[in-house]
Amino acid sequence: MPTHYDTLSIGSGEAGKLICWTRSKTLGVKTAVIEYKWIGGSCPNIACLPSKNLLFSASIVYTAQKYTQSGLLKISEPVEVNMQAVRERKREMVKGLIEMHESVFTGSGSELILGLGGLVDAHTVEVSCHDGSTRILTADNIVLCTGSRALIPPIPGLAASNLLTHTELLELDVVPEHLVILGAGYIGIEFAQAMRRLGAQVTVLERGPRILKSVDEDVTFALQEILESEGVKFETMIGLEKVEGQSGTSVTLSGKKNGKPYSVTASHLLVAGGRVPNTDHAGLKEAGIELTERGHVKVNEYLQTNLPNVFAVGGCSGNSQSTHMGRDDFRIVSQYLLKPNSPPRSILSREVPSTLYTSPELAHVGLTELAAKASHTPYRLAKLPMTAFLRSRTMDATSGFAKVLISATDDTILGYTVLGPSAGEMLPVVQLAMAEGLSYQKIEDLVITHPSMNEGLGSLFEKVPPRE
Ligand SMILES: Cc1cc2nc3c(=O)[nH]c(=O)nc-3n(C[C@H](O)[C@H](O)[C@H](O)COP(=O)(O)OP(=O)(O)OC[C@H]3O[C@@H](n4cnc5c(N)ncnc54)[C@H](O)[C@@H]3O)c2cc1C
Ligand SMILES: NC(=O)c1ccc[n+]([C@@H]2O[C@H](COP(=O)([O-])OP(=O)(O)OC[C@H]3O[C@@H](n4cnc5c(N)ncnc54)[C@H](O)[C@@H]3O)[C@@H](O)[C@H]2O)c1
Repeated sequence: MPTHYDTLSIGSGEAGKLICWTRSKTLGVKTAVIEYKWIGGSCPNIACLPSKNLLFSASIVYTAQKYTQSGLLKISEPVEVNMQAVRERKREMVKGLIEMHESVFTGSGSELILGLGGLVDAHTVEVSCHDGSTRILTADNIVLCTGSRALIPPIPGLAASNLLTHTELLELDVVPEHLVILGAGYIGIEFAQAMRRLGAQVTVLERGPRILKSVDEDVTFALQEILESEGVKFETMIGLEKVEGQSGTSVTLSGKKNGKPYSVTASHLLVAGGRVPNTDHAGLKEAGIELTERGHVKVNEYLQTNLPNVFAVGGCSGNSQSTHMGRDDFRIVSQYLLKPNSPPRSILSREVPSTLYTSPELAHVGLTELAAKASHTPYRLAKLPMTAFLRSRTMDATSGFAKVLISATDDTILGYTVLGPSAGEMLPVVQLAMAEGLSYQKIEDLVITHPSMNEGLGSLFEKVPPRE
């Protein structure tokens, strides 16, 4: 006999686990999360948190070396990195996060089933359990939270090159002599700085004309300059044609740069060229779930699939590419399930903030100038160099700037970007003003403690040109 549940999640990513935990804990209903490999999903195991852990280890090494050279620290031996200890620190953190997840499962009453889940029909899931058994489960609601994986571009020789994705890179116990990174997106850029600071020679190959293509050009230009000053090498307009050799020993990538022959040989290769949704293996098509051309699950504004009791959240639906947006997906689905006739939230018009965790951080919310121009939205622009954020001077971290786009017709904030220390922590005050439709003067009027990074907001808003 199948076991019946109120809600089942295939995959234990952010939204799926939170939906099940919350329904079991607050409504006392029976839920279960089916997880094939990573308890709690990618974020705590192989993505956000381990990569930030690596960046932090790298920042310690970088800071120690920088201040030994400046004479502030007197260390008689050269500062060298112990990569096994770097990995161990990361592994310990991950272990603690898994224990935390297991205890939340126990505390919430939601069941964790270890195995591969496959959708059979709108109400049935078959699980090939890790203990060798097969279980048939039925549910009123099913959540697809299967995430995404690294895209391996179809370049001859690439798939057979023993390449690293983020998962394998985070398990390295040696510093690569020379790491070549395919892709200058979020993953490529964060790992480029981390591995450079840990001592690797780093070359980033990007097929487009610049790094982080959705970010304004003045911002990416400044960020690239900072990373280049630390020794990261960028090659843009690269059309790769073949890969020879093996990552781990010697690997050569060749093709064209601006139409001319180009090749690079390195000891290791990291592929960070985008993501593909995990929607090709969980019986979705066979069960009648509609997919988009790019393989994402098709959903409506409440993340509902074409089967009304089946929802798709996180990366598998293509609507959220970050853990915090996954958390918002959880709120949308949870609230929809409670109030299907008047759902309070949807994916329409929600803010999508982002932070890139390099040093300095790059944080953004709302419209970029690129997007404002593309949508013909009139705006007023204010920019302030990081040197004017006095706190940055106390930390030798004066590279970067902040910029804000203010509506041309009223005083509301359209967009905000900061490249500077703790930039991610500087988003929420502006986000709140944006969400509430407040004028920028409301922030300018605040008494903000000195010398905090947010103190600079007053000076930034002072530079907003008057309305015409
Ligand atoms: C290197 C890296 C760094 C990142 N850094 C950040 C960051 O700093 N901040 C941020 O907000 N976002 C970051 N992200 C993005 C973030 O990790 C994801 O958006 C987030 O994990 C949400 O993913 P998800 O819930 O869609 O899926 P996932 O977290 O990937 O969870 C899906 C789970 O489903 C399981 N699964 C798949 N199919 C099945 C099946 N059939 N049966 C059972 N289980 C299955 C998988 O094993 C996996 O555990 C980063 C991503 C990467 C790769
Ligand atoms: N701090 C964060 O929030 C954070 C950190 C890491 C990852 N993430 C998330 O993970 C997701 C995936 O990141 P990603 O960096 O893999 O993908 P991406 O799509 O952001 O960037 C991939 C880059 O690789 C380039 N590329 C693709 N194929 C190429 C090729 N053949 N040759 C050269 N360049 C090529 C693309 O032009 C693009 O610039 C992002 O959506 C991001 O939101 C978030």
